[in-house]
Amino acid sequence: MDEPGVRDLLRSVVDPDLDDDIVSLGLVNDVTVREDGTTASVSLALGAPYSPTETAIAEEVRTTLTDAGLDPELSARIPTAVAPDEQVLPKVKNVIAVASGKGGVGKSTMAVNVAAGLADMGASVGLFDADVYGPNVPRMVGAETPPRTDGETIVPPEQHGMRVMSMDFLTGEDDPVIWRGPMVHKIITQLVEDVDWGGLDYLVLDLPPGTGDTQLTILQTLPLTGAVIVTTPEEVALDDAVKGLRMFGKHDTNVLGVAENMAGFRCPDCGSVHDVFGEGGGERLAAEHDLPFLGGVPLDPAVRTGGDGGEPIVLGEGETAEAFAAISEAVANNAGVVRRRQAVEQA
Ligand SMILES: Nc1ncnc2c1ncn2[C@@H]1O[C@H](COP(=O)(O)OP(=O)(O)OP(=O)(O)O)[C@@H](O)[C@H]1O
Repeated sequence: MDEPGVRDLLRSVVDPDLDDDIVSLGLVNDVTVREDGTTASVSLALGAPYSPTETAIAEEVRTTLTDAGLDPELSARIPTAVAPDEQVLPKVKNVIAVASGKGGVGKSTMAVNVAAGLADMGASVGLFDADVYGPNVPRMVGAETPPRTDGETIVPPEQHGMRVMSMDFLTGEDDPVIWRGPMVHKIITQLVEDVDWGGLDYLVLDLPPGTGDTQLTILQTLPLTGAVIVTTPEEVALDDAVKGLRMFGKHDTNVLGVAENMAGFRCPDCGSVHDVFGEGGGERLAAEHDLPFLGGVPLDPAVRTGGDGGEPIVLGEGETAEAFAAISEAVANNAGVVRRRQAVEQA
């Protein structure tokens, strides 16, 4: 079979989110068939490694080629017009910011568990605690070893399969620091650029709550795939979440979706979930703004003990762990939609 033949075959593979076949969409970058006609190398424009949707697309491509008697060799790459030496973080495929309008809604908890969930799916993951005003990620993942410096770069410690970097490593826990805008800008850019992240599928950022300087710096400096907005179900938190959404809108940042935390209380005695803050607020917010709803996690004492003990609950068993795992999958899937749309626009 020749290359046009392979392309024709691949017209049977449909992208479930972009609603067309991968060839018409321009998601097949390259096809090479070896001279003896047995091996087909196909480069696909897929950008969210280990996401269930993209894994399924790749699997369908593989089966289609195998059924036609070909030996498939697949690779994935989102074409970009920017040269690698002009890119910020060229070895990082996706930067995902976790944001909230209001403090204390569980944004860090969500960032940590989504990152750990992605790592658990098999992805290489970095977790950057950009919450300069209250860095608590190291405790939540049990990262006690400070980073090493290796000449010019900072080598982040690895914990639960994630490379972790935090302001907390630089300031110390009992060392209150008052950060002003320009300092925040400097430290964030330095931390991101001077850290040796290696190749990453996902770099998850825990932003400080609200819509201040740090958030703006990050939106302006880093190539974000998109943001995850965390909210609790009650009205006050939702109003603040809307402010966060506006900020991302103004900066043309994709919002990967809304995740609801403390959606009900999981009673440790009876095991069932009771409604505390009202029901379905996050889902309504997502619907009103035409955004994906990523899922909800109940208020569960095990989440806090996991956080305090440095063991993200997503890595454990049970329904709350599964809820976080489902959100991680939805985040990866929606990052994939953003990346494939970018590829379609380039094609
Ligand atoms: N679903 C949950 N069930 C039980 N406890 C939770 C849950 N989510 C978060 N917590 C706990 O609530 C506290 C605040 O969570 P977290 O630090 O993640 O919030 P935050 O929004 O990042 O806060 P900040 O505004 O300080 O950055 C932590 O002690 C955490 O363990």
